[in-house]
Amino acid sequence: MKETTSHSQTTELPLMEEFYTIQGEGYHSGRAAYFIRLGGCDVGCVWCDVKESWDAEKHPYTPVSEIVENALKSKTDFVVITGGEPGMYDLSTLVDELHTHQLEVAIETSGAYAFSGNVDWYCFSPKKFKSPVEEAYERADELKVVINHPSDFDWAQKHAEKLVKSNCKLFLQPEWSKEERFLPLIIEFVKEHPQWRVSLQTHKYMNIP
Ligand SMILES: C[S@@+](CC[C@H](N)C(=O)[O-])C[C@H]1O[C@@H](n2cnc3c(N)ncnc32)[C@H](O)[C@@H]1O
Ligand SMILES: Nc1nc2[nH]cc(C(=O)O)c2c(=O)[nH]1
Ligand code: SF4
Ligand SMILES: [Mg+2]
Repeated sequence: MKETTSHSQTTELPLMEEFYTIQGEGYHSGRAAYFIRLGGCDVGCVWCDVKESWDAEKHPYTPVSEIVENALKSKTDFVVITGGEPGMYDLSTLVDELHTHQLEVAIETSGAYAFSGNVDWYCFSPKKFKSPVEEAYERADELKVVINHPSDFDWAQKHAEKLVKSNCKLFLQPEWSKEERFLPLIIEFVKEHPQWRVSLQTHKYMNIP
C-alpha cells in the first residue's frame, strides 16, 4: 500500500503545502516548526480539518531534494511531516536528507500504515475510521486522541494501554467544532487522570497556519 514504492521510490512525494509556523498541538506546541504537508489519505475522518489533502493526485509530485532545500530556508531546526496521511509513503529518503542537515524530524500520523523513516518524534493520533497498525503503538512518542464523543475517553485509554514506550506523552484534543462541549470534559478528565494532558489546536486561535 506504500504508493511511492511504485512511484520512483521516494525521490518524489505529493506535496500539498509547506509552511513555516508554530507547532500548534501536543508536546511540541509553541515551537517554531517547518511543516511539510503531503497529499493523500484514505482514513476518512468525518471531522478532518484538511479534507483537501485526501486526493494525492491533486498535489504535485515534488522532488525530495526540493522539499529539503525549502525547509532549510527557515530558521528552525524542527520539521513536522504531516498530511494527509504521511504514513502512506516511504519517508526514509526525506527523513535521511533532513537529518543530513541536522534537522529534527517529527511526524503526525494516524498510525494506519507502517512506514519507513527514522523520525525523531512520532505523534500517533489513532482513528476509528481505519485501525492503526501494531507498529504505531511501538513507535509512539506522543499519543494524541481527538475527543469527538463522550465514549472517546474510554477509547483513548484503551489505546494508551497498548503503548510500548513507558514515557510516551498522552494528550486529549477536542474536535475543533465541538470544543465548547468537550473541553470542559477534557479538563475534568485530566484532573482525574493527571498522566493525560490537554492539547488545543493553538494555531487556530493565533490565526496562523
Ligand atoms: C490533519 S491530521 C494529518 C496527520 C494524520 N493524518 C493524522 O490524522 O494524524 C493532523 C492532526 O490534526 C488532528 N485533527 C484533524 N482534524 C481535527 C479536528 N477537526 N479537530 C481536532 N483535531 C483534528 C488529527 O487528529 C491529527 O492529530
Ligand atoms: N500550526 C500547526 N500545528 C499543527 N500541528 C499539527 C498540524 C497538522 O495539521 O498536522 C498542524 C497545523 O496544521 N498547523
Ligand atoms: S487520518 Fe488525518 S488527514 Fe486523514 S482524514 Fe483523518 S485527520 Fe484527516
Ligand atoms: Mg492541522
